[in-house]
Amino acid sequence: MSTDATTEAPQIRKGLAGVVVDTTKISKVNAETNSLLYRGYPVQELAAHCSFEEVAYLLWNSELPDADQLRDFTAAERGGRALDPVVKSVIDSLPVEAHPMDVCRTAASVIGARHRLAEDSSPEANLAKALELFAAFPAVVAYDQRRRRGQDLVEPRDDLGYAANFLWMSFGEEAAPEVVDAFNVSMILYAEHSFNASTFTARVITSTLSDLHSAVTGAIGALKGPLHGGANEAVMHTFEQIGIRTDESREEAAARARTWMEQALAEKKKVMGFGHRVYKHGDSRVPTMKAALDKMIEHYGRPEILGLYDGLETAMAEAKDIKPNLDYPAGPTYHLMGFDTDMFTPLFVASRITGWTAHIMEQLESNSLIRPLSEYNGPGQRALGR
Ligand SMILES: CC(=O)SCCNC(=O)CCNC(=O)[C@H](O)C(C)(C)COP(=O)(O)OP(=O)(O)OC[C@H]1O[C@@H](n2cnc3c(N)ncnc32)[C@H](O)[C@@H]1OP(=O)(O)O
Ligand SMILES: O=C([O-])CC(=O)C(=O)O
Repeated sequence: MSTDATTEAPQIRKGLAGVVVDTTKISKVNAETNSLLYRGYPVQELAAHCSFEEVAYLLWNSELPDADQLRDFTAAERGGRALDPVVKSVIDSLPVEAHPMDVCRTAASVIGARHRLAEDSSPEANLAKALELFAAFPAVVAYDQRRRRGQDLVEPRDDLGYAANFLWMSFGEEAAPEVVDAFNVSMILYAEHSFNASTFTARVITSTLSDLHSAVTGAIGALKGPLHGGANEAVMHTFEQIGIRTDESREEAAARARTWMEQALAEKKKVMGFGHRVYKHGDSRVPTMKAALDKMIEHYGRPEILGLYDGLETAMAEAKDIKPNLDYPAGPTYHLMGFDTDMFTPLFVASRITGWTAHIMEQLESNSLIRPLSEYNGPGQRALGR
């Protein structure tokens, strides 16, 4: 245990801030250079040139696939897209008021309990489970949104790539190529981010030699919170609270957003979608996601969204010099695509399943039970007196 030299009191790092707990070969978050590498590749380049399927393959296998590997991988992913009828009936048994993240958590758990290799944590079994979850989750998320809207399940299409099929299953119509591209970019950017809270949760669960689905189920719980993945949903609530007015100019929207932000900061509120534990000079993924948002604003003809975006960002920068994180541009992007606000974090789940499972497999390669210490500061020993 590290100690403070003068008092010998243990040095406590609340929130494990700044603590390096292990090594990883999966991704490198560099706050100084504002960069993010997946297996050595800059995430911006992956987002510009790769499909999400290729990135998933990279995260799990350390290298991008060649043409034959991609063909086999894609065939396996397309073969696993249909919603298991048992999972569907469990989802149907849940109230439509249940938060979609609770549905995701339940679905991951049910898929695990029904898995033919449930208790097998060999590398081969875990790779198969990871691929199956990756393939199955778009159906879970898309169907949950549809049932809330009183709509039926849309069957997957195996002539579409992951992103296009996800949108097809969500909305029952083929999305425009620009929309598919922006969605693909969001999936790639959300896929992996080293030892964030949900990934660390997955690694902690894995470190007890529990199974992959338990680790993913726990990770979904950790992602739900607004300080982590739940922030993309919360960003949209902020926009909704300010008020989205389609008849308003960009400048008018920006002015109202600024006023809202000044008031929120005066009241010492935390504004979701801003700030980051690791990046202090801006999130490496924001420029790429913001470019995708700009394309969606143009595609859907919604300049007032840009006004709200700019107004909040500028007012936050001026007041506190705090920059947006990935959830900030991702939230309005998903809104423009037509997703319900409470489905935004489930979209993050569908993507982050790739990163979580890569970490679960890496943890098992050189496992050590994760069990830190605490400094007791409750009452001293006392007599029960009975
Ligand atoms: C994909 C992701 O998960 S990215 C993260 C998504 N989460 C959010 O967007 C939630 C909003 N942001 C936050 O709550 C924080 O920035 C966190 C939790 C992400 C990181 O926080 P930490 O590194 O622990 O920093 P901490 O919360 O201590 O903030 C440091 C200072 O900045 C302020 N601050 C940080 N973020 C914000 C924010 N979003 N709004 C207002 N003030 C903020 C804090 O109030 C604090 O100010 P103080 O020193 O005057 O008290
Ligand atoms: O790294 C973090 O703490 C949160 C984050 O941005 C992510 O998980 O993508």
